Amino acid sequence: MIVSGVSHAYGARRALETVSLRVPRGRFCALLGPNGAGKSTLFSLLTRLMTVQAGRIEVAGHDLFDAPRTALAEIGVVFQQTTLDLDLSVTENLRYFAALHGLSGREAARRIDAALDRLAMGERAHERARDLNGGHRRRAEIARALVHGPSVLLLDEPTVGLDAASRAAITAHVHDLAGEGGLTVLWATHLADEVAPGDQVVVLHRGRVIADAPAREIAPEGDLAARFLALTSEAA
Ligand SMILES: Nc1ncnc2c1ncn2[C@@H]1O[C@H](COP(=O)(O)OP(=O)(O)OP(=O)(O)O)[C@@H](O)[C@H]1O
Repeated sequence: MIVSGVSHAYGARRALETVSLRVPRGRFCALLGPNGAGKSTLFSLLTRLMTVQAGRIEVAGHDLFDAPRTALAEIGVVFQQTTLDLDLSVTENLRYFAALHGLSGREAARRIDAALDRLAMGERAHERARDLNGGHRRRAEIARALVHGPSVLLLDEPTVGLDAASRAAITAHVHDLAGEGGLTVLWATHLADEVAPGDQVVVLHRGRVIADAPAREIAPEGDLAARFLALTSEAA
């Protein structure tokens, strides 16, 4: 996925300033930024909720502006706010989403089973979303984002509100989806402990990229949280 020279303003308020980043296929990239850094704005542009004002975005080789349908078909997204229908079962939620993508019958069932297995949610397939804890709801949402077979997965602060154990489990699952699973992952967060030493880290601060390197290069001593704090206060 390639973002090049993307800027965005809400009226006079500049939220992104010539942001460029490149996430190679199969890589886990943490978009690390404090509140207000511009993470959600970038996600809205990547998912075409908003139109790019300046710069360009390429997803799995497809330009988001010139070939929006093909590019968007390659994206799975998990937004900050949960969007499950709580009265439906996990499978029904995924089936509804599959239908939106033109998938039905055996093909949909096969993909739903595979997606739930990838998140270790197979046993909860028939539970009502309302009866799941926060961590399992999030895992159901991540599985749903995979049903149409995207190659890029975007997650906007996916662990907000979860307890430490659920947070660790989801972080580990999504790292596996990159790596072995071959998915390209962009994971927005302000929590440095969700980042593994080999991950690519893009630090976004006040709408600008102020660092882009593997975590172990940004924080050779291993304390990414302290380095992140230092970087964002230096740039303040
Ligand atoms: N709809 C909007 N209208 C005006 N300004 C906005 C709007 N949405 C965001 N902003 C501003 O743009 C900047 C970036 O916000 P954004 O929500 O993208 O940051 P963020 O990194 O996702 O923060 P958070 O973690 O709090 O969601 C902030 O200064 C914010 O106040």
